[in-house]
Amino acid sequence: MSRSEASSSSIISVDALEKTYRGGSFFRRGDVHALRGVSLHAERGQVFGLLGPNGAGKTTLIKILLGVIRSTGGRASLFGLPAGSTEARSRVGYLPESLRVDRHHTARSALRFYGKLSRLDSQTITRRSDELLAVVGLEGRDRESVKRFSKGMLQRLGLAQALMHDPDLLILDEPTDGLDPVGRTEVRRVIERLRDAGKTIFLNSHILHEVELVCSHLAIMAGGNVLATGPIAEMGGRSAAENESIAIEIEFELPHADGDAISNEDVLSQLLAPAISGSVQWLSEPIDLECSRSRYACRLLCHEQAALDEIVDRVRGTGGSLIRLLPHRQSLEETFMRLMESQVYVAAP
Ligand SMILES: Nc1ncnc2c1ncn2[C@@H]1O[C@H](COP(=O)(O)OP(=O)(O)OP(=O)(O)O)[C@@H](O)[C@H]1O
Repeated sequence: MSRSEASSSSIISVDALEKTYRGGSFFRRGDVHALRGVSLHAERGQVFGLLGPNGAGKTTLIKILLGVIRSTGGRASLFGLPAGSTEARSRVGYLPESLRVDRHHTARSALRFYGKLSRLDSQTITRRSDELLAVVGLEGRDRESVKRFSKGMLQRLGLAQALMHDPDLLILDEPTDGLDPVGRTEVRRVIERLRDAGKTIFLNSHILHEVELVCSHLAIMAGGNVLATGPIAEMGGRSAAENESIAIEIEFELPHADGDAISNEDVLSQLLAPAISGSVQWLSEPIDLECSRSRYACRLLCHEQAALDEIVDRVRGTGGSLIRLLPHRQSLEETFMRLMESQVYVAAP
C-alpha cells in the first residue's frame, strides 16, 4: 500500500479533470471538450456508477483512468498513484464494452490465455480459473466452445478474465449493455458477489435502472461535467444547490360547471403555469385522479416559498380546495431527469 493510499481510503481520485480532443484534422473540424473539470472520488469497497447520456464523457474518463489516453488538465489517481502508471494499472481489472474472445477458445483456454498475458504461472492460472469459473457461474461449462455461449455467458467470462490477476479495482464499461433480462440479472449477481467479497467496482452505464440496482454510489455526468455525485440512497433528495427549494406533492380539487371536468392542459396552462414560471420545476405534471370530480395531483420543486404560496392562492382563488400538501422526496429518476433538463446543454465541443 502506498503512503498516499494509506492516508486515504480513496481508490479513485479525480480532481478538475479535463480532456480536449484536438481537432483540425481532415475528419475532425474543431476541438472537442469531452471533460470540463470533472471531480469524483470512489472509496474502497464501493460499487461506483458513472451514469450519463451518450457523449457525456464516461468512456473518456475510463480511458484516462486506464492510462489509454492522457488528460489535458487536472489530476486522476488510482490507489494514490498516477492513473496510467504501471503500478496502478497492475492493480486494475478491466472489462471493455464488448470483449472479443477468439471463437476457437473454451472458457478455460480463454482464461489460460488471459492469465498468461498477466504473466501468471500455470499453477496460479489453474487455481484462479477454478475459483473464478465458480464465481461467475460457468463451472461445468468450462470445456465448451465459447461459440455456443450466450452474450450473458460471454460477459460473465469477461468478468472472470478481468479478475484473473486478483485486482483491487474492477472497471466495467457498460457491463449489462446489449444483454437480455436474464443475462443482465446474471451479470448483476456476479457484481453483487464481488461487492460482497469486498472488491471496489467502477462501472459506467447510460441505463439508470441498472445503476440503481447494483451501485452504492453514483456520479451523474452530462456534457463533460459531473452534475451530482454521492451515495445512491441520498441522491434522490435535494442537492446542495437546492437547499432552499421545496419539493412538494400537491393534490387539489377544482370546481366545475355542468359536469365538465377541466382538462389537464387547462389546469397546467391556465391555473399553474402562470404561477410557476421561472421559480418552479415540474417533477411530474398534473394528472387527474378523478376526472368526474376534477381532482388533480402533481409534484413540484419550488425554488422559493412565494411560488408555493401563489400556487395555493390560485387553487383557492378559483374556488377549489387543497386536499393534500406534502413534502416530497425525489426519486433517483426524478433527480436524474431534472438534472438533464436543467442542464444548459453544452454538448461537446
Ligand atoms: N478520439 C476522439 N476524438 C474526438 N472526439 C472524441 C473522441 N472520443 C470521444 N470524443 C467525443 O468526446 C465526447 C465524449 O465522448 P465519450 O465517448 O467519452 O462519451 P460517453 O459518455 O462514453 O458516450 P457513449 O455512452 O456514447 O460511449 C463526445 O462528444 C465524443 O464524440
